[in-house]
Amino acid sequence: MSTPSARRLVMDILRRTLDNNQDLQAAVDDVLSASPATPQDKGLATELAYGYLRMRGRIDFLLSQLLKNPVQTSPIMKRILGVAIYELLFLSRIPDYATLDWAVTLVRERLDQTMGKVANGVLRSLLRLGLAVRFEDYYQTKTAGHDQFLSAWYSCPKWLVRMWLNSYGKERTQAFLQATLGAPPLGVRINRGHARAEELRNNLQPLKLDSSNWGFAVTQWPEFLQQAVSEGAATRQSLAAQKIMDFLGVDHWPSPVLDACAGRGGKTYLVAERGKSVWASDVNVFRLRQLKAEGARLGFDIPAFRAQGQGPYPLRQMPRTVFLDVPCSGLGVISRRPDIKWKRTAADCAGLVALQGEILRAAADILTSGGCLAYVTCTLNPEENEKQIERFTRDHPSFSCLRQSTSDPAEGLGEFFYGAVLRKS
Ligand SMILES: C[S@@+](CC[C@H](N)C(=O)[O-])C[C@H]1O[C@@H](n2cnc3c(N)ncnc32)[C@H](O)[C@@H]1O
Repeated sequence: MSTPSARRLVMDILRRTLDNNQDLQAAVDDVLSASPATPQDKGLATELAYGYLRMRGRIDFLLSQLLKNPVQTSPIMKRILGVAIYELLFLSRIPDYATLDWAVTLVRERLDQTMGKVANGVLRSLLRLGLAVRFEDYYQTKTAGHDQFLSAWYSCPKWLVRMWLNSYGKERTQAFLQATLGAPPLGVRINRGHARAEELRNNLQPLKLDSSNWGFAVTQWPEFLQQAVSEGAATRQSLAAQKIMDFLGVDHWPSPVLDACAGRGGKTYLVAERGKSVWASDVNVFRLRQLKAEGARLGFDIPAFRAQGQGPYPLRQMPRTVFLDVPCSGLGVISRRPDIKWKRTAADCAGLVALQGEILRAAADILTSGGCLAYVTCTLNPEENEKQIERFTRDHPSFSCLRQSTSDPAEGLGEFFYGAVLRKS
């Protein structure tokens, strides 16, 4: 039997994202848009790519138990077996024999007959383990120590498990790890100035999991929401991201606001929708172009210019608020971007800490007395969060931190942001 289209697509997506370092969603978009596959196959390929990357740590642990020589097994063999194991354990609608069939065929095609037989043996051994491998107990008895157990069961690299345990303690770490395993709820922000805003808010009530004023987390994305987005009445944005902006008191920020890491403008237009005069800058011109297109959709025309966050800023008038949604390690949004946990390293985090420090210093220079500095990351790493702000206020005694917080796992939004707001005396 030939390998079904969805599995070829998923192998291509995984090659791009894991071997070529492309962002997962961009890899999915590129591969699917170039493929004539059916919508069902494209849906399955997306589900397999996200699902496999979420569970890859647990799957690799199982492979380490099932393969005779896991270290010397080729990466492509492990990847094919990994996706097949994901299907066997997590997708009940695909019969086991169909999974074994495509996986063995693909291993034979990419490697050889002998490896095809090995693949067949490994998958059959997994099936013989039965239900046990679906439960925590199996991993608890097969691993040495709590870190290793957490790493296997929650499918997370050991360095990250250790960093979180040292920084956040057992209970919070477990809550963060649990959140990485599922897809986060969809988020929507209503454009409160839009003529249909009130109607949209009423229509969203029955779908809501949680809400904050004009922000919603929803269980589904019906046609009327798609329509609202195309009419500029709504924007896709996680509720966790909107809540951190409320926590930072965005409604009270003095204008003009410079959003100095504006990217595609996700948060820039949240600020604009709150009635603030806002300017956008970013180092990436391509993102700024997308930001301008977003403005056209939402009915805003805000000044946008390229600038390095480390300065200098090409400004004639000074902002009264600088908003920094800084480049960060993204460890708070693993549920949405599961590729991150397999790509990030402790060394990347250290580089980002240094860059964020420089961006903060340049922001401090352009703020005058009474100015407001708002800092956000989507990561769970104290060096980029609390310790970054601690170092900054120590080096800049004219700034005091008014409040700081990290999203609470108990809210169930699956994504975690850190935010701090500071005032210059
Ligand atoms: C977390 S993203 C911002 C997301 C955006 N605020 C939003 O809500 O859609 C960080 C942004 O920082 C930008 N960036 C990275 N390095 C930078 C630098 N040295 N100076 C300014 N911006 C930088 C990236 O291009 C990216 O758009």
